[in-house]
Amino acid sequence: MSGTFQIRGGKRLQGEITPQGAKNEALQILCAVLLTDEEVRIKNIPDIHDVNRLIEILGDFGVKVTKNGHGDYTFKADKVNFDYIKSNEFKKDGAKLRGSIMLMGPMLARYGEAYMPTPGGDKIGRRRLDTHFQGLVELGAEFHYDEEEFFYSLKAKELNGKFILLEEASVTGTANIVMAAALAKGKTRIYNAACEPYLQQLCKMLNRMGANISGIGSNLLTIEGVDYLHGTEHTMLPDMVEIGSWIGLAAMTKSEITIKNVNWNQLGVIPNTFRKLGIQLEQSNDDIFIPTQENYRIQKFIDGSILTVSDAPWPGFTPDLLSIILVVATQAKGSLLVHQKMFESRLFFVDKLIDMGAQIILCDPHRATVIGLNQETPLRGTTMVSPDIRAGNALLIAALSAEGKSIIHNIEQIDRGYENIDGRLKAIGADIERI
Ligand SMILES: CC(=O)N[C@H]1[C@@H](OP(=O)(O)OP(=O)(O)OC[C@H]2O[C@@H](n3ccc(=O)[nH]c3=O)[C@H](O)[C@@H]2O)O[C@H](CO)[C@@H](O)[C@@H]1O
Ligand SMILES: C=C(OP(=O)(O)O)C(=O)O
Repeated sequence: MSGTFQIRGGKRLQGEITPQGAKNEALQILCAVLLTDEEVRIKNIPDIHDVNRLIEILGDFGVKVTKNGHGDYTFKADKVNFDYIKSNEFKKDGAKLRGSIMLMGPMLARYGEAYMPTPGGDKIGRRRLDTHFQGLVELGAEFHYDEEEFFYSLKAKELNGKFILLEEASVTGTANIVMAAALAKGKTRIYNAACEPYLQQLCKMLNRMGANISGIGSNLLTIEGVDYLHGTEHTMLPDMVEIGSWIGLAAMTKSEITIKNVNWNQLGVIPNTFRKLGIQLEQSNDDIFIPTQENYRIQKFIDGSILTVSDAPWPGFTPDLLSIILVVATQAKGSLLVHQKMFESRLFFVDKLIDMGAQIILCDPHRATVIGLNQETPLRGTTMVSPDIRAGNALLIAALSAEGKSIIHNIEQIDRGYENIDGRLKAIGADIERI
């Protein structure tokens, strides 16, 4: 466990907050730098643990990494070092985050071999990788898994495009297969592909590098393989999970907050899902303005039944914001069923909210019913441990709304995904210290 926040809650916040560059986009885009020996310049990279670890891995792999300024780097993968990739050091480094798995597709396509320890990331239930490997094997790779070392390897003399029907629309799986197919021979079609904005960004970047990908934004991607990819420049979108989190923060703390430069057109159903919880929010140019609200009332379905918010592959609601929805519902008027379909261990953090006075029934590992307190009884500050990146931020928001002092341990989980979160929250009036 590492790092602790002390929070004195119950204060109203006010001001502007700018979302960081998207974590999950950054992880895809950084892996793509391996696809060319030319320079790739990437801007708006968030300064967070997971991303910094991936940049270190690229450096250790021999990629030349130049920092041009805050969040602005140039990468050049003209020479690489496979000794590192086969070393015990990489077995430890690669296992520290989830996103490292997306190095495999580019490594395989460019060098004919790829290695990876079982990746890390959130402990939120089983997180299988079958989709990744099935896709890469269909393109012609030989797959081996060393069960003692938990080490994956792929080899291919050449990759050949074909029609691939994915078992599930895996985000990182689709990214891996697209990157490999970009340099494969012939045409690949990926059906049931993930199509979220970060994957669209990856495909657009690959096209700027000389790839030939069509169907971007749909669940059928067509990739005509090319022999060579060039350098390019790319700028990360704002992080949609942060944007949703700050909407929730404003509602819970009855604060007036403006979220700057949100790229509204890429937010899908996120704004309307918060509106269904009764939260007012207005689009103003490309900002979101959330006025002070003393209460917010959860809508019901047309037939009068209790509202359900559940996750689904894009354009459905992202699972990474369900913990925020859940925490916001604890102070709404009305009841909500939260149904986390994708992950099986992501709702257990409700115990901590119950300790704080929230009215929640965990129906089973996937579903929780929240009976809102209508801002009549505040949550109570308490001591807690951040279990995962998104639950950690949800607990932080609960603590900022709660009466009294809260302590959150294991904030390394929060720092994995949120840049200088304490500094940015202090700037809008939060009482939060790193102790
Ligand atoms: C580094 C990164 O980008 N991580 C994100 C990525 O993880 P990641 O790419 O690992 O997640 P996947 O999209 O592969 O799948 C997530 C979970 O959903 C299940 N599943 C997926 C697709 C589907 O159609 N049906 C289904 O049940 C999978 O079995 C798995 O348990 O996407 C997840 C789903 O948006 C996000 O929570 C993670 O933050
Ligand atoms: C689950 C997440 O991250 P990771 O896939 O990196 O564990 C997340 O970003 O919410």
